[in-house]
Amino acid sequence: MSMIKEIFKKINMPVFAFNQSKMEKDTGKDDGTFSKPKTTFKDVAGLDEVKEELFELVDFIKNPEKYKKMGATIPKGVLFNGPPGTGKTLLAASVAGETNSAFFNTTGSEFVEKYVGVGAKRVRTLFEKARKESPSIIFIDEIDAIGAKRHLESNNEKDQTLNQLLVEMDGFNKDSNVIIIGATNRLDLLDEALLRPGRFDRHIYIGNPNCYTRHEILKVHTKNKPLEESVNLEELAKKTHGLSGAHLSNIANEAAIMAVRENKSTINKQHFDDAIERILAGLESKNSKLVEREKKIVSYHEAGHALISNLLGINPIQKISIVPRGQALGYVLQLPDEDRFIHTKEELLNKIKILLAGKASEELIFNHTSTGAKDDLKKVSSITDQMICEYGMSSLGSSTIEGNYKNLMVNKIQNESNSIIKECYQETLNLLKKHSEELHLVSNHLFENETLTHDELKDIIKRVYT
Ligand SMILES: Nc1ncnc2c1ncn2[C@@H]1O[C@H](COP(=O)(O)OP(=O)(O)OP(=O)(O)O)[C@@H](O)[C@H]1O
Ligand SMILES: [Zn+2]
Repeated sequence: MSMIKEIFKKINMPVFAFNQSKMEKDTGKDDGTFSKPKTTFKDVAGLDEVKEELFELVDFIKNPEKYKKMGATIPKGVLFNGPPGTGKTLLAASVAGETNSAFFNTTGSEFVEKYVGVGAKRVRTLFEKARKESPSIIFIDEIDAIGAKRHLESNNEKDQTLNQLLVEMDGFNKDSNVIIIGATNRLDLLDEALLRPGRFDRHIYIGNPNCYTRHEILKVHTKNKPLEESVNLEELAKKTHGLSGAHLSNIANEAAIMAVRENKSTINKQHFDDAIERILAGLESKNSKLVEREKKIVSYHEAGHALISNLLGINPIQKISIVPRGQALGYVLQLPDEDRFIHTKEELLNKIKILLAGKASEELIFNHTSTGAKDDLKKVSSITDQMICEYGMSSLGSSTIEGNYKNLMVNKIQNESNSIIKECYQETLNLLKKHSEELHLVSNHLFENETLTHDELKDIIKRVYT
């Protein structure tokens, strides 16, 4: 190595900054490394139905001729879907172990690169290598990193990488005997193209283990550990509700470390109990403070919607909830009082106030607003747009504004919209201030019980006035 290169290396600078292939090596792990795992299905505890499904895949890989003779197509892609730490990697490795295949263990993010074409090239290299070593299993953990829906944001590099993956999956030589296993806990994010027949058309859900499976997992992870008789794995399984296989494996390891620390020759019940406590405490301290605060904010947000809706007397509330559902952290269920298509200006303004009340309530109590009001604000904009451009309910006059004319007027429309929203927001804020006692009560009820019905809301409000 030349002196210059040596110096550059020491100060950690890329020497050939303009040479792409060199950069590639510097930024990613060596593509195309593989292993021949010794792991088999015996190492995976529980998950019997999953293993049964995978047995077929194993048979495909071991006896491709048998299936080809029957004209059956060999599956190319299997998708594992489920929360982290539930054994997805372990299962993929054991499929490789069962079939003595080359195991290419990768993560979606390894293919995500700044430079256009680099990710795609990596995919191509990986598949080339896998074909050469076949039978092979390519495992791509967190496949959503490359496989997310393409229309969300146009990203040239990402699109090219995903396209390359699709091309490789389609172009599999029928004789190549390469299976690709993807894993994700966000199936909803994946581009439909990936899920089409002939690609990842088999989906296997792998959830957190139940009590029986937790027992089995604990057995696997204590197999080579000297346990005292006081240790009852079945009891430990009962105590670890909600934990994943990865957590249980950690607990077994942690217990062993504690025994070593105490110079004991065996692991006892106390070691396990302490280990469980440690893992559980770690989970709680990581989440509970944040969750608590978030829950408080959502409570005030939803209480604001509910209270203003009640005060303005339109659309009676059916139920409010702060139990997250889908993307929404909380929601208010409203019954439309009648099916009507005609709204007066006043009604539309009231609707806007109800929508703004979530944000206003947050501002009133916490002096700032969260991102939770995004959807509300979108709806508000669409109402003001209709009021101004379709119903002529603004100072811009009573003619409809559309097409080219609308483009020309865009600034004026924006100003008008802003002033409607500003006025509504101020009124909502004032109303909430005036009724802050109810706001606190409704919010507290939500925080404690997580839901609130129409009758309960009425009761709370009545209490304030009697
Ligand atoms: N069913 C199981 N049987 C035995 N061990 C398990 C099981 N599930 C999880 N484990 C243990 O948890 C560890 C982590 O599991 P693994 O890496 O396979 O999870 P994963 O689902 O791939 O998680 P991630 O999505 O976070 O990568 C494994 O190495 C293993 O020790
Ligand atoms: Zn809201």
